[in-house]
Amino acid sequence: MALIEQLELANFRSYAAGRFRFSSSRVVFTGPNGAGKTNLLESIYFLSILRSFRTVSGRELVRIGERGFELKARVDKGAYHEELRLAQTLAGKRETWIGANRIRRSSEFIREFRAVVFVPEDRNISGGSSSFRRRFFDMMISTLDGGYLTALNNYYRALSQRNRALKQKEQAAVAAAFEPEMAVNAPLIARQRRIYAKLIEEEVSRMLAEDGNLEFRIVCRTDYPENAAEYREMLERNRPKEQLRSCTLSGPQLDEFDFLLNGKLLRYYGSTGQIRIISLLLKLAEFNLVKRAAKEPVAVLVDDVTGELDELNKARFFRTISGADQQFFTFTELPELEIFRDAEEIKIEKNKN
Ligand SMILES: Nc1ncnc2c1ncn2[C@@H]1O[C@H](COP(=O)(O)OP(=O)(O)OP(=O)(O)O)[C@@H](O)[C@H]1O
Repeated sequence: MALIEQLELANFRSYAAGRFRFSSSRVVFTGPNGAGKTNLLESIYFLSILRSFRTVSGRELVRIGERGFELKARVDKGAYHEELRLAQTLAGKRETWIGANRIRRSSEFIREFRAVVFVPEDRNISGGSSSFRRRFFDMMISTLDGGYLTALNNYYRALSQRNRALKQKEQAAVAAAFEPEMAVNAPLIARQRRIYAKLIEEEVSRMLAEDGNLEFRIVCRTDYPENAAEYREMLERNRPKEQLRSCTLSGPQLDEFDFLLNGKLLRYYGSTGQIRIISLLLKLAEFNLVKRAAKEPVAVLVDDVTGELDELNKARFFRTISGADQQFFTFTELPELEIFRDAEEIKIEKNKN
């Protein structure tokens, strides 16, 4: 049975117009490189959480030369069907509907289904810069906690406005005006990141225990006080120095998550294979947490990631994600694997959309 039964796109990425019907819980998009397979996963992800897994701004999602995009999906909710619809302009203005009802709060719209995405860039979570680790936690926590998403959006909006004001000498008072918003949200963000880091650490450790005797730990490093009053004092104290440097020098935007394997920092001492496997386990841990905690159905979106895995991890990957309510895969060709025997293949042709 399909969770998402129909998907429609207008002026989204490479699609001027596209309509897809799904009748299976396991769907595979096949087609040549650049055909538009990942764009489809991205549209499903966007419908689930109103964010992309590839871009921050959202402008790139609009088909080049167009002024906005529209997405529509029909979701099977068991006893009834729901139609989700959203329209977003190049400037980022967005409208959302569930059925005929206009939904004004993002948190209300994103309650319909959850999505966990697996992409080749996931290996950067263990091996890349700290921004990949923050993004990993932010995407996961936002999927489970609408309050976190709101805190994150409010914090980053205030931070970017404060940074703009810090660049101009005479605008110290303007910079100061954004500090209360940052001081309220930064401690909330830090607290949730710490809680979820612990949950992920436990989940990865449990999976690693199947492989032998590897100890995995996550250490969260922040450089600021975790209560609003002290945070505000810190911003006030740092403001003259930060005016000279034209940006805010501490806060959640600089948090680091150290991943330790047998006590050694993975990104410095891990082998390529260890970095790849821990990244995979982190994502599987995310899936397990979302599956356990979310009240809504969960979709898994897999962008051609299994090629790099050995047989043991490939089996673990497919076993774990088979717990999802619907799975979408992209491959250039349908793999000759048992699990794809009953899958629904949808061929995407280049230049046809
Ligand atoms: N905003 C946009 N407007 C028009 N075309 C776009 C836009 N963004 C991306 N594209 C086009 O979409 C195509 C990429 O689509 P996508 O990433 O879905 O490919 P894919 O089928 O997953 O390919 P691969 O197998 O190489 O990963 C490219 O041809 C790119 O030029």
